Amino acid sequence: FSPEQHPIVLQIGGNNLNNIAKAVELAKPYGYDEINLNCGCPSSKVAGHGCFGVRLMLDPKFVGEAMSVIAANTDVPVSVKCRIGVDDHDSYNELCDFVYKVSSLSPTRHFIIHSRKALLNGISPAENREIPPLKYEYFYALMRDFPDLRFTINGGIKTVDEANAALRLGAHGVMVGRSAYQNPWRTLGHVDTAIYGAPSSGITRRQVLEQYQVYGDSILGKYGNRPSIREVVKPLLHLFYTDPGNGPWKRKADAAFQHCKTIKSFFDETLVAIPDYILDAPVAESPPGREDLFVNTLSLMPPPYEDTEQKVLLEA
Ligand SMILES: Cc1cc2nc3c(=O)[nH]c(=O)nc-3n(C[C@H](O)[C@H](O)[C@H](O)COP(=O)(O)O)c2cc1C
Repeated sequence: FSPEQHPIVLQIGGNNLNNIAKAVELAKPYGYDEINLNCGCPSSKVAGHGCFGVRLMLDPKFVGEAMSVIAANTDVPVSVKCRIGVDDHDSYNELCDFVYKVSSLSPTRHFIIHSRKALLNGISPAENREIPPLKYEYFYALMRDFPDLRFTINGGIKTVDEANAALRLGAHGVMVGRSAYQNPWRTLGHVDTAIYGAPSSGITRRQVLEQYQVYGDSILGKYGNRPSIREVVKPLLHLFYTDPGNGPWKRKADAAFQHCKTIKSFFDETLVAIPDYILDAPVAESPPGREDLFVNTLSLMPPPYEDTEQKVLLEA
């Protein structure tokens, strides 16, 4: 990966310690900055048949072992991405038991918490990102009860204002999923200034795409016929979300995928659909965040996790 792409985290999934060790070994030459274990995916493809993903939350001892195996095979930090519970295993104490066991049995110090539980009753992965309610109070209670660990908040955060509000309440980090993917220009265009305090670069989408073209053409077909034009362009497909020209651009893109051989020719053929004033505009005002997102969070926090620690140790 080029320097601009760092820091970059590899996420792995699995339920076999040997295979997990092999995956970490294979990843070494790529120079990832962190290795993360997926304990949050509810898809029946991975969670079904007792496989991996969020089902692993039901077996914290295994996750502790897996994290130790990962840590033993890498020099970079390790982390766990999980939910706040699974089905009726959704009490705050069970979540704490998971975090406590995994962090006691392994060098894991960083947890990324998708702050809703997962339902394994056959609803789709998309429904599993909407139906179970968000409980940010569990996230902030974890911070209170495990002050030596780092927690990154995830789930339903859409703007830099909301990310900043989460950071002000003490979150170590904020993970933004769908909003960054579905509306990248407005969601991510402000991150450097609004979160990291960098001076505004005034960069436009035309400039972003010029740089992306150089990168895209340098990696196209690097591994046989992968990545394809479609795979390289996919992260850009929502760059003009709700802007004039977006619909025609997508239609041109569909046609161009069929015959273009380079990212340059793809852009030459399709970007004519986007008006110049859109391509040359710097990122506009950040959309306002929902001020009430965390409003009741602190008052709803569950009682502290304390006395059960001994019990967990005895059961281990
Ligand atoms: C299309 C799609 C693919 C995802 N794939 C993964 C994945 O491979 N690993 C993971 O930990 N989470 C994955 N997620 C979940 C997100 O990381 C995140 O936890 C979830 O979308 C909630 O955050 P959000 O409300 O900001 O979108 C995926 C989400 C979407 C929409």
